[in-house]
Amino acid sequence: MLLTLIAGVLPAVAAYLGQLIVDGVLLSIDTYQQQGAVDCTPVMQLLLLEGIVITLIAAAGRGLSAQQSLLKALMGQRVNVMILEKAQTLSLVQFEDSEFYDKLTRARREASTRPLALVNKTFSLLQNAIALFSFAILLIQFSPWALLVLFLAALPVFISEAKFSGDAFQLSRWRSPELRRQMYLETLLAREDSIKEVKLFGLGSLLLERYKAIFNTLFGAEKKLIIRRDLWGFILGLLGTLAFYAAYAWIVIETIQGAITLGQMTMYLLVFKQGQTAISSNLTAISGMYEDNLYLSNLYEYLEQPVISESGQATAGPLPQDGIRFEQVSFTYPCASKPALHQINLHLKPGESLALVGENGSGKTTLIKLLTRLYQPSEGRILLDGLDINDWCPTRLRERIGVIFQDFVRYQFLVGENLGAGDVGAFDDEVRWQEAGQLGLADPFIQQLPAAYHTQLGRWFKGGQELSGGQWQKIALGRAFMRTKADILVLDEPTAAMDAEAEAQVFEHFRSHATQRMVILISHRFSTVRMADRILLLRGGEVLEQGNHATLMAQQGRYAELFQLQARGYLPDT
Ligand SMILES: Nc1ncnc2c1ncn2[C@@H]1O[C@H](COP(=O)(O)OP(=O)(O)OP(=O)(O)O)[C@@H](O)[C@H]1O
Repeated sequence: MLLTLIAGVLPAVAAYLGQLIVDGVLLSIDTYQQQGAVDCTPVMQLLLLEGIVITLIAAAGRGLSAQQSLLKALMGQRVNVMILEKAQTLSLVQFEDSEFYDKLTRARREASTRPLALVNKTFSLLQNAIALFSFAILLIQFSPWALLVLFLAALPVFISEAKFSGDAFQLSRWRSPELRRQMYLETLLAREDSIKEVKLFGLGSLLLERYKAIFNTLFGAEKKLIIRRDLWGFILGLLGTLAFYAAYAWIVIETIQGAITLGQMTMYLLVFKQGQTAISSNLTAISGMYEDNLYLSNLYEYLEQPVISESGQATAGPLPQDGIRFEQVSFTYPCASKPALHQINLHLKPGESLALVGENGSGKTTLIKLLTRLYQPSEGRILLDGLDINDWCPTRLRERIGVIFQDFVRYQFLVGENLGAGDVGAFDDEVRWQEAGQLGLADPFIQQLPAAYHTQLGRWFKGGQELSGGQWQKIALGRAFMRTKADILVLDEPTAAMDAEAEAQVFEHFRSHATQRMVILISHRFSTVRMADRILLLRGGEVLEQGNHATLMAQQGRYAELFQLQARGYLPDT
């Protein structure tokens, strides 16, 4: 604020000193011609003073720009943290909604620069306003009309700028989904996890063509706007130049007629010119602020996104030995036409293991998403220890459940931290890492890695070690074993890349380490499935058959058919 004040007032002071210098010089010329000698000290003093003022202006300018750089870092960080914190409170449903995701991307893209731009413009507006006020004090002595001309000439540019800012914002809104598509193509074309397939399938040029086509569509609209904006800016800006030369002529005539001194002429011209610059940058700042505000409205829209509050306070249920119950549970994904699950009934007691089987898309993963409260059932209810899971305190509920999804995360962290992620309380606990590694069958290969549990994984960071698919899965299983407090363990096909023997061994580990735990396993491997106490065969979101291996085989239904089919082709497992 202080620097803004200095930078605002001093230009007028410099212009006034300029007038005193020119008039002083003229006076000295006269004196010199009449007396043959003159004392230059007063003019030199004025020069020195002007030098000091100019130095102060430069110092204030530097100070302001340093402040802006610091603010940029701080504000960018603050706003990004706000966005990321908000993201933590949102539900999975919101993340899967493409319109919402657009909002998030736009907020993130602009948020670190726009709020700062707004602050900067506010300060520059203030600085220019102060400068203008001080110029006005000087200029009004010449003529109030000159002041009016100064303002009126700048107005058309302002109006056109404001209009085009609105258009630019609309354009950027319209471009948002296309830009996201472009970003996605960029990822496919330049990321290690996709480049393999892109190369081998020769997809590169096809994707690149799509990328270029999107650019061309977007560029066409942008080009039109840029040309219109600058053309109008130029035409209306001419009014300003015209006004300046009209004022110039007027001031020159007044000087010739002796109404003002040469020094005053210099000052008025300077003040008029600088005043014009100050007005036009103020008006551009105002229209820019309007544009920033439009962008910020997007950020606020995101931040004000309603949070679907996770209610529930209970930390224990009335029937601790009742386990999990699904009662007539149905679920339809938002925008889906038919239910992914239909009237599911299920009861799993502590100590029991359940295997979910069924063809692709039969609803196995969806059932787990409902159990973990990532989605709410459309009908029916899910009980844990006799209490609806919606009445459970969300933190307590999640503490009790350990899930490894088929698309588990491959954290580009240390090996140990990849295990530790399963229990935030023991994220850095090396002893626990090793226990979990052993139970997940990962320990033998971890010991072979360059820094064992301290090896960096993934290729994103220097020295990172990449693992095979099966090795990553063993790490993920180890992560599940970290959840010692969880009494419901869910494995959604995390063993698919492991050999059949390892899968059976892991399942055994889970059963033996979890005598009072409930284990839910999703697998397409019947050699493991048969070991479960209970098997649920899903088809098209409905329970087709239910029972243990022996009863289901005796039924000679679909399960028996599938089992025999696999046994024939996969003899070693049967
Ligand atoms: N996020 C989602 N939004 C909309 N529909 C979905 C979503 N996830 C899954 N579905 C649909 O719900 C149905 C059940 O999917 P689910 O992932 O539960 O199947 P699954 O039995 O786990 O299959 P797989 O054996 O292939 O893993 C499928 O028809 C699928 O297309």
